[in-house]
Amino acid sequence: ATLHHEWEISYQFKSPDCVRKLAVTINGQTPGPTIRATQGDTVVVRVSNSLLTENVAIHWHGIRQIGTPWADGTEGVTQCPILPGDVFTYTFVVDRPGTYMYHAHYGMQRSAGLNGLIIVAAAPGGRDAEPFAYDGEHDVLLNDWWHNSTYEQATGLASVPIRWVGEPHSLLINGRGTFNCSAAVAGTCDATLSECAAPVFDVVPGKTYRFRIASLTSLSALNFEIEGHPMTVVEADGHYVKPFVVDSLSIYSGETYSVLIKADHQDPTRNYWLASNVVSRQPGTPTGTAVLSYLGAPRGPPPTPPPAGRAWNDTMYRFQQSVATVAHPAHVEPPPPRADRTILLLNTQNKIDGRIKWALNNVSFTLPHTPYLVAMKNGLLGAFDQRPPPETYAHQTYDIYAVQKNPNTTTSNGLYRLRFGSVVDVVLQNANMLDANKSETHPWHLHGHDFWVLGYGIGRFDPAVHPATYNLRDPVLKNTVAVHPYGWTALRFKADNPGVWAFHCHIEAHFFMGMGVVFEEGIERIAELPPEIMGCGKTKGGH
Ligand SMILES: O=C1O[C@H]([C@@H](O)CO)C(O)=C1O
Repeated sequence: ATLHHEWEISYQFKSPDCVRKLAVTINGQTPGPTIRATQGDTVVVRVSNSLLTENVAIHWHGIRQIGTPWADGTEGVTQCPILPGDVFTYTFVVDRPGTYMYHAHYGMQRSAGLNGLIIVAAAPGGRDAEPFAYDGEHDVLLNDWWHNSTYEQATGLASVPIRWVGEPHSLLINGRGTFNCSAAVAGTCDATLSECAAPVFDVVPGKTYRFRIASLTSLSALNFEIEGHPMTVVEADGHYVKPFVVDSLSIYSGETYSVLIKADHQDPTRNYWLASNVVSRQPGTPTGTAVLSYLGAPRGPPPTPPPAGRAWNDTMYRFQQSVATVAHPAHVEPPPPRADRTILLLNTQNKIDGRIKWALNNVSFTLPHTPYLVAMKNGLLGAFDQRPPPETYAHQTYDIYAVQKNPNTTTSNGLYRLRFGSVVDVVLQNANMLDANKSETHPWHLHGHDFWVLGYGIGRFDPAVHPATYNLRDPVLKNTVAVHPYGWTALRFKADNPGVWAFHCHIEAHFFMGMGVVFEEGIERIAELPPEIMGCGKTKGGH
């Protein structure tokens, strides 16, 4: 089937956590409407930009855009931005079942509220039928939220000295959160608004529920828990996983999971909390809450305080979940046995001209405003740096535990050209930041592909040793993966989707500060580009 959506993007006053703020909305909503489709459907979204003075672009996160590389919605990579007053139609096929998301992909606009879920059901009777059963489903979109604007955030990040975005003011569950009104500017906060009332998820005692849990946080790694209800993880980023049980789920920005819970608590006469807590950074934000409401129990908040989550610095708990996430035995798609090319990417925080940046192999990424897709297809040389970025770094000697000033850091908008059909390994190596004893978690997201997650480690990656430990038997396919503090993560993908694809840290501030790269493959196989993606930079003529 072909599913048509009409979306108008506009600013509206919203109070997701009871504090009034301008938000970028879809048809007046944030989060936007959930797109529900069946595997094989074509989704058509006609986007009208009514933002008056701000461009927009929308990325369909986890949708590979096979044959439609111009619909990936990544400003500067696959399209020119949609201008105020303009209309742009995204058309793409949802070829796999699972839990996906969409969000703005222009500057730091995602943080302003333009986000939502895409839920794709398996084709009935197909080979991708779900290897698990449940009685009902609930969808949970997790976010973090600030009261200052994305412009303040972006300007602060580019200032000398940096004004870091800081910890979020609140954590949202399906667009609702809690802020203590006594700490808000007078007249901006109203705790009685239904708009910020905790979401309620109804369950019938004895039944099994699938919770789809997706995170589009700007910054925060989260620990998600349903009080007193162990969760069986069954899906990650649209792929079925070998079921495993957790008391609380670690989820990074850009990831989705499905978990099964049984509404079989020994006390079904009360309600329970859904709780989202910041981990991996020292928290400064109250718990995000929602209510699991047992049929027959009195409505209203549970009698217990909301769970506080795991210790924020319990890295091993999170690491173990990463390692436990492997393909479902009946849905293993084995990776190619070896790579044609291996790119080692050292993740560092660096200073350039006094500004704090993030860099890969000492190159901090800058986004060109002539989309690569058009520039490369149409031979617009000069639209970006033609020199390829480095394939590796001094991996034998680089001390990942030390503060390294890396004085030779440069900025570049060069990209990696991949041989069409080749198998590419990327090893992401984390390191110490510019502050002593500090290394953060980075969720890396690849556009246009899923990758096999071959291995994780804590410490320095050794190309002579660690590849022998890769899981080539049943690695999970994902589109977003964590690199843990001082750790490394190895992934493999096939460069078989003609287009130009961003690969970046999904922390909004970090991509803005240069934490990304771009891959091109098979550009020559793309027949013709739709003219609607053009009209900016060197694509508008007159150059
Ligand atoms: O990129 C970042 O900058 C800050 C800090 O290092 C400088 O204020 C932080 O925690 C980041 O993740």
